[in-house]
Amino acid sequence: MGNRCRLRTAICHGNSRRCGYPGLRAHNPPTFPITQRSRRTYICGVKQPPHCQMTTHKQDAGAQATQMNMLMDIKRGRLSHLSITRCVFNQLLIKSGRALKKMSNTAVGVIPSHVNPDLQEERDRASFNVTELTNIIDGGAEKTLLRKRLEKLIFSDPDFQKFPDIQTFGTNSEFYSATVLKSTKLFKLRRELKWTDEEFDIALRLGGQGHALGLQHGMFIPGLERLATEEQKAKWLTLAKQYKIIGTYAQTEMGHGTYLKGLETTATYDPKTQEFILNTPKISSIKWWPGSLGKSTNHAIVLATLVIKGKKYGMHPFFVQIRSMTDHTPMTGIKVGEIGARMGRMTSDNGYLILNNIRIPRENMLMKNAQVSPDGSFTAKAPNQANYATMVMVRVGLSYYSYQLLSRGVTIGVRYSAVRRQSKLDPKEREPKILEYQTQQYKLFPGLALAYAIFFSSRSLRMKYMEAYQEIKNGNLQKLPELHCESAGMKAFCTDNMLRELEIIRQSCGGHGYLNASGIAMLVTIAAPMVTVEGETTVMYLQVARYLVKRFANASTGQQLDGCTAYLSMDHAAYMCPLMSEDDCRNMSRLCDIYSYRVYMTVSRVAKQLQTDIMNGMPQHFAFNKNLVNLVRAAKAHCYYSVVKDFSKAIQSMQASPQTIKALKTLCCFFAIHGITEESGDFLETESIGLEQLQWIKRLQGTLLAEIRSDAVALVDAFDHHDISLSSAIGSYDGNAYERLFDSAQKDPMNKEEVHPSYFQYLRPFIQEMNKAKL
Ligand SMILES: CCCCCCCCCCCCCCCCCCCCCC(=O)SCCNC(=O)CCNC(=O)[C@H](O)C(C)(C)COP(=O)(O)OP(=O)(O)OC[C@H]1O[C@@H](n2cnc3c(N)ncnc32)[C@H](O)[C@@H]1OP(=O)(O)O
Ligand SMILES: Cc1cc2nc3c(=O)[nH]c(=O)nc-3n(C[C@H](O)[C@H](O)[C@H](O)COP(=O)(O)OP(=O)(O)OC[C@H]3O[C@@H](n4cnc5c(N)ncnc54)[C@H](O)[C@@H]3O)c2cc1C
Repeated sequence: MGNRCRLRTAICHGNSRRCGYPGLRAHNPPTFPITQRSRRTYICGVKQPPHCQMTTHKQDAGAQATQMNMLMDIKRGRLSHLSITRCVFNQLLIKSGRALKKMSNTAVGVIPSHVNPDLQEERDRASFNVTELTNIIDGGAEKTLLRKRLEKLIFSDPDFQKFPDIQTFGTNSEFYSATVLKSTKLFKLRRELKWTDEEFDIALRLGGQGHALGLQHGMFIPGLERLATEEQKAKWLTLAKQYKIIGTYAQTEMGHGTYLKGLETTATYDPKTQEFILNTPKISSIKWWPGSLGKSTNHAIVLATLVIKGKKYGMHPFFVQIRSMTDHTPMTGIKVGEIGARMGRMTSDNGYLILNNIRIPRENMLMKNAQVSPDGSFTAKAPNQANYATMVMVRVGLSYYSYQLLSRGVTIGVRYSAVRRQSKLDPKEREPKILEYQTQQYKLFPGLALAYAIFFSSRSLRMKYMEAYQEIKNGNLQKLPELHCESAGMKAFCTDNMLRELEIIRQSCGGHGYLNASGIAMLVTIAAPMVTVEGETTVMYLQVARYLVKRFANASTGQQLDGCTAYLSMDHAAYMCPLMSEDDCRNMSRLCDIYSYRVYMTVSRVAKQLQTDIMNGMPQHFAFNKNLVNLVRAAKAHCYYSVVKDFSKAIQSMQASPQTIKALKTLCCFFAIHGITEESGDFLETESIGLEQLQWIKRLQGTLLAEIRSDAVALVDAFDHHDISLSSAIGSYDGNAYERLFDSAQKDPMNKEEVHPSYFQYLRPFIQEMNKAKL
């Protein structure tokens, strides 16, 4: 018998004669068949194999004492993950029912009712009033109360309580069902309780990850509001708002998502019958991706190229019934279904749609921006880009959604880092919280600062959007180009950086960050498509760059610019880096000047290069393509500057206690200087700063990490995410990460049966075969 086998015999079987361990078969044949289902002992609700049921009385008492000590350590939050694993292992030695009962009730699988002292310690040291900051984020103390009232109402529903487990362990189909249930429940509550739009928005956000019918409020209703005539709204918008019809926004095709002029779905007008005939004539024209289309919706706004008498009139929206209102089967001529499993959980049933000579009445073209008369004459009432209005709205929404996802992620990362202890800093001291390591702070705090930056900046964008939308609704399109630039830029900046930071935070959680139960892994997969949907990041940055180059050209002719590009018409000739000492690096106004100069230089250089290339005879499209990377660089610089400016302005105008302002100022300064260190090459190359200033900035970065560290838990607590919204075993408010991890593992369906069917099907025959084999 090899050493390993001997050890196993000693550990698992003590002086037992009945060894069922197959590895010992040659020397100690089992005295019961391998399939025998003998009496089982339960530890923490987990069935234990029969061979672990034998220990001597002596072992029993010793193990009991050890476990009681461990138990006290767990309670005090002193046990490492490894020790708990050992503790679980120790339990396997115990046979005594009494000892087992004690263990199962106290040590493992039971989540303590108190907050982990390591987390409490962090809360006790906060320099500011967390509730005050929560109120600021919610928009006032009364709004916090409103949110909490809705949380209480929604999360007391057992179906919502089950949601995190389904999210962690369910199949895609189960998860989809759960999200349909969640959406329909919220829709019903909205009607029954006559929620205002604001209340409903809060309710939707609480359930954050996954709304099967999200597109109803995300794009279908907004699409009808923006693209339909008053008459059409009276007919369909009311039905949609009452949930009598469920819809989606079907624009993207297999072959084209970005290039809308390339859409191949056609809506051909037939003046004889006064109908449009909709077709997806080629494989590349199949509608592909629309959310809620796969299984949920019965109607869709279908975007198609309008064709009248053989002439194409660009992309226009059409109202199409796709499934029967009685049995939900596809309408004649329609083929519709799910596009297949995706990365992570299926938060929505994304679908495909094939239209084969579908006839719809002329009145089903959504005609707010363009009309087709019965005889087939076409009248445009607004530029074709007016049909992009729904996308602009969603881009604004996704900027804010980035805050929601990132603030959840960083809550998990920071809380976990405050309860996780690993390695040694001072060899004489206890293992420190991993939050003490400067490198850990460097992984977490850029995400923390970004979450706040995105919050304030997306709030400012939303206000600008509301203002501009009112004007656009009244036919004044003057603000549209700037709104397009800002919404495209913010959508790209927020989703792109949010995803990057979430992945860094996930890695900062070590191995547990890879578990679905951590909540952070799931957030990364939910965040991943956000950089693609509603305008892919690069494509959106290029729209910003296009606007910047145009505005730069205007400024070059002496035009005084306003709005988000005002800095392009300022006189930068006498620029000198405004940082004269290390202390200046905390001055937000000076940091903003540095950012503004960096963008100005980046935009002017690429604009001048474009001009040179074109003047040298290069075709315009070629010159653009040759400079795309620098155009994106200019757009990113513009967006970073805008966000730094918005964050700083929001703090300046904030009514709050000096302590809260101080904590936010530190974070804002960190956000600004982190951006400089990350892109120091650009800042140096444009001479926005010099080498000495960069050294000051880097030194300050270290100082700020330490300053933020002491308030880190308070800063994430201020987001005030409910544990059910977080769905995280390691980031819950009480910080009982290990107990929750273990508890979560017990719920895994794989643990429902002691022996998995695959054992009988494959493993047992294999082992038996191996045991019979000669060699
Ligand atoms: C839902 C959440 C909301 C919250 C709800 C409730 C909240 C509760 C929270 C609960 C959880 C929710 C989570 C969300 C889940 C995710 C859902 C994801 C759904 C995703 C749905 C989709 O994914 S849906 C498809 C999106 N699909 C695109 O996004 C196509 C991109 N592609 C283009 O957008 C154009 O194709 C592109 C490139 C611009 C070129 O446009 P183009 O073809 O016209 O060509 P050009 O570039 O030549 O532009 C010509 C001129 O138009 C100007 N211009 C261009 N766009 C303009 C515009 N929008 N407005 C004004 N002007 C515009 C431009 O600036 C030029 O102006 P100029 O000539 O003066 O320079
Ligand atoms: C989860 C999810 C949900 C979605 N929901 C919907 C929905 O409800 N309704 C709907 O209609 N659509 C939906 N979509 C589709 C989505 O809007 C598109 O996928 C998105 O607009 C990107 O388009 P694309 O897939 O064609 O990417 P592509 O344009 O093919 O992008 C591929 C690459 O090409 C590059 N590229 C493309 N064009 C240019 C250019 N001009 N210059 C430089 N680089 C370029 C991009 O930068 C990218 O790197 C959804 C997609 C996802 C993933």
